[in-house]
Amino acid sequence: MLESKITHLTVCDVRFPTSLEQHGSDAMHTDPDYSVAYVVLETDSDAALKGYGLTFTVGRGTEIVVCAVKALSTLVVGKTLKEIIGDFRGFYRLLSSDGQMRWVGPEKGVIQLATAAILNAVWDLWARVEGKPLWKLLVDMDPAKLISCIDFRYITDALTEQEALGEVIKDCLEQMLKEGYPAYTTSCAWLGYTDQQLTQLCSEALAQGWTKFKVKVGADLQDDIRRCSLIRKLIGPNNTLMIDANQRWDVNEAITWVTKLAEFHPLWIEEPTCPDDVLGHASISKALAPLGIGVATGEQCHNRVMFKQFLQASALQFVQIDSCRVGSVNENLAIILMAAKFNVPVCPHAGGVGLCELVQHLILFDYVSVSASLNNRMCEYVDHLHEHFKSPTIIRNAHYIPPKDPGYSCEMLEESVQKHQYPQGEVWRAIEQQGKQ
Ligand SMILES: C[C@H](O)[C@@H](O)[C@@H](O)[C@H](O)C(=O)O
Ligand SMILES: [Mg+2]
Repeated sequence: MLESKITHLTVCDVRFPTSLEQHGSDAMHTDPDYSVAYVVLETDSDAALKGYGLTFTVGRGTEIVVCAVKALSTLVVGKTLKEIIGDFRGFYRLLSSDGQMRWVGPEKGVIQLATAAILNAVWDLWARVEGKPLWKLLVDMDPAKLISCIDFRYITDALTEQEALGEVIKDCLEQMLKEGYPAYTTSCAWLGYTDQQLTQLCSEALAQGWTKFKVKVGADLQDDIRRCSLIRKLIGPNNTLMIDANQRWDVNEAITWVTKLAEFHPLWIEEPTCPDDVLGHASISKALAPLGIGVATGEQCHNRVMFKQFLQASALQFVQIDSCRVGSVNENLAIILMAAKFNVPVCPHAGGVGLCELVQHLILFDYVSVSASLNNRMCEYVDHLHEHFKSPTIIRNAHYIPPKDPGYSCEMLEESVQKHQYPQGEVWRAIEQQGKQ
């Protein structure tokens, strides 16, 4: 089936009206409608083999990503899977460095999100052909082959191919299969939730066995103090608290503000300032270290070069890879291996729609084949929209249970795609009707 040729690429704008109930709200994204540009690769295989991929967005603008996917599609359609994986590094570069389209990037912004959607679908296709979940495909792969999927351009000053090879181990599968990978929840404390909602959701989460919680901060200091105090009381001194400002502050403001929240003992402050400000993050890291608070970032860190600089400058203490922000598995492998070399834990960003389904594969690979450690490591989980996927994530006792179905877990239910297509799906037509009344 490796000979299968990709004959067609379709891409849809699929949106969920999460802003109606303030799900996903933070100090900068006050009304997100969790959305995806959803890609399906069709092949000429007899088995009607398809590859499914997506990239995550928060509503308006998804149509621009769809447009970028269409522009890149000519580079994919007509290729066989064998050709692609025979030189995955070359194919990655074809997509990320096309001589004309790179001008609208390069390797950042909308074109990078579009690259992720397409490459996620290619990896899904490959895993399906091998009959394995993506994490297992990665774990079983010959390390040299794995490394050959990575584009090392611009990062060899931090990680050479030889060093990367040395970071790949083979270990630790048993524990994962038994217990799964530890998760934390962000579902209790979106910024737009009331104290009452926060209390109820947090109590329910505790009863379900959650021990690590993330709270949105950054809009109003007094609100943050009240909410952090409330949640710390609910979860007690021994459970873990993280705070997330979604880029709201200037550098000095971040230091002052977080210092005022230090009494609640957050493990990290996430995205304190502009996601591109490497040196700003370094200053914040340095100032907060004596308080025992680390800096986490990555969900809007657009490529491996940015992560390289963050690591080189000791500007973060937690690497938050994202399955859609950078160039798919290829680029995330580079980031995971750089993090290993710099000895910084990877704690993926997830949530949204489909991000948990995707990134669980990457963190399983990280544990089994790279870090072999759970120290200060956990993967985000958000309890929304999983019902729209054919192979939704399985959480047991606040752990991700390794997926078993072949592929990258992001195939959506046909009916969900139809109903939520923007703007013509029935969900959006109904919302428009209500608006008109
Ligand atoms: C708009 C989104 O919900 C973000 O708030 C979310 O991704 C968040 O930063 C997170 O860390 O989960
Ligand atoms: Mg965040």
